[in-house]
Amino acid sequence: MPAEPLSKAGLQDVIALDTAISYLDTDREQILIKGFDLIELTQHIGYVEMIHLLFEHQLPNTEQVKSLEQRLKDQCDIPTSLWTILQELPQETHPMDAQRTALSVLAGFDQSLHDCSVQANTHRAYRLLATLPMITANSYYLLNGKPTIVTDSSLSYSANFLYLLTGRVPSKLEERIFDLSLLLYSEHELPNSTFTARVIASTLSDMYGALTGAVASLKGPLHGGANEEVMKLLLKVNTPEAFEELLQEKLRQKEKIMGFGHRVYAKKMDPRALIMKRALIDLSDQRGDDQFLRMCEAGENLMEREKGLFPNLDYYAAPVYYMLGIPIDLFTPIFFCSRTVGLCAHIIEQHQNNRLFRPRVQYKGTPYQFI
Ligand SMILES: CC(=O)SCCNC(=O)CCNC(=O)[C@H](O)C(C)(C)COP(=O)(O)OP(=O)(O)OC[C@H]1O[C@@H](n2cnc3c(N)ncnc32)[C@H](O)[C@@H]1OP(=O)(O)O
Ligand SMILES: O=C([O-])CC(=O)C(=O)O
Repeated sequence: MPAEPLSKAGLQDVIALDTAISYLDTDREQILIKGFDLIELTQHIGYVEMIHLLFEHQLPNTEQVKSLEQRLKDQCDIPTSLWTILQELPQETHPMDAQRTALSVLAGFDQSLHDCSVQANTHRAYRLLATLPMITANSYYLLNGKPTIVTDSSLSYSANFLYLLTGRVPSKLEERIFDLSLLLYSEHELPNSTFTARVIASTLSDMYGALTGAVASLKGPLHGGANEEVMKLLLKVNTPEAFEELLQEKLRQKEKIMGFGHRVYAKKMDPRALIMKRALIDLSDQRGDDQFLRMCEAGENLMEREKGLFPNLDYYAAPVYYMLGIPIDLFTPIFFCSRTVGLCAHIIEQHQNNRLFRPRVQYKGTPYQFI
């Protein structure tokens, strides 16, 4: 009988660390965050409440939400030289790479960079959440030779973020749907980017470095980059039948279809995708335009039939963002902005109870050779 391999490709099902932040309980079909099920939370809270939950370890009351909204408005000052640096980037730079550069640059402006205490880390995490929407939107405008935009402090965190991305004050429905997407993306246990951030943090490197690594990880199409790829696919054709044919052809070519499958959910539906699908239905109803909805449903049915695979969150987030008027290049940067709260919570936890990550390998190379 062949021996069991010691290593597991892609670390599938390997328990890498202990955490009190979140857990994907696939038996109970729950995404537990600080003991609450994310799907249930979507009925009761918005993204700002999630920030409070992850950093203060409890759900906020109304006063605390108001004061957090205010804090995020008050702390959104950005060093002017950051804009100068971003302006120098070649026009072809993807906004994810601009975001990565920006995070890296911000380290130099932090006077207490090497203080990895919970207090210092939490303080800088709040600042990052306050500034990232403006940095993300304006780096896109700078790359495209467009004038930058300033925050509208009369708006809520999510409404202002969407306003920065589109240049238009959103309707209540648009604000609610965008906020919901941020909430759904906010935290998801130990995906590649979160693991990357924790591995970097485990050397006692700073939060900016850990986040910079996480942006690079999240950019990949097998991870966060999938939402942009889904939209590009949807825009190739304009009927459900043509979309089915396009996916069939890709399957025949043994290509992966972005927006389907998930390491943890595997052949089950990502529960967040159902909530995003509902948001797409609401948006389609309100606009009287269900073209993307019908195409997505056709793709979903085909993938279940042909491969037994289900959509992940990126599949339905893509048409929702497109219908909200957000440029495609900003889809993955938005995912990163919303995930920043979860990433920072993990970096804080890693620094608080640290042990260096340093695994071993199963050597498959040439055995020892005499010279
Ligand atoms: C919010 C997020 O970041 S969620 C992830 C977003 N990423 C995507 O949507 C990219 C598309 N999906 C994928 O590439 C994968 O499903 C992943 C990377 C998410 C998970 O991958 P893994 O757990 O490593 O599964 P793996 O890639 O080994 O696939 C297992 C089998 O399912 C197939 N499969 C998995 N996903 C897909 C897909 N999207 N399209 C077609 N086939 C797929 C594989 O071809 C493979 O088939 P085989 O056993 O016949 O070779
Ligand atoms: O959990 C993962 O592997 C990918 C991810 O970030 C998500 O699904 O939100």
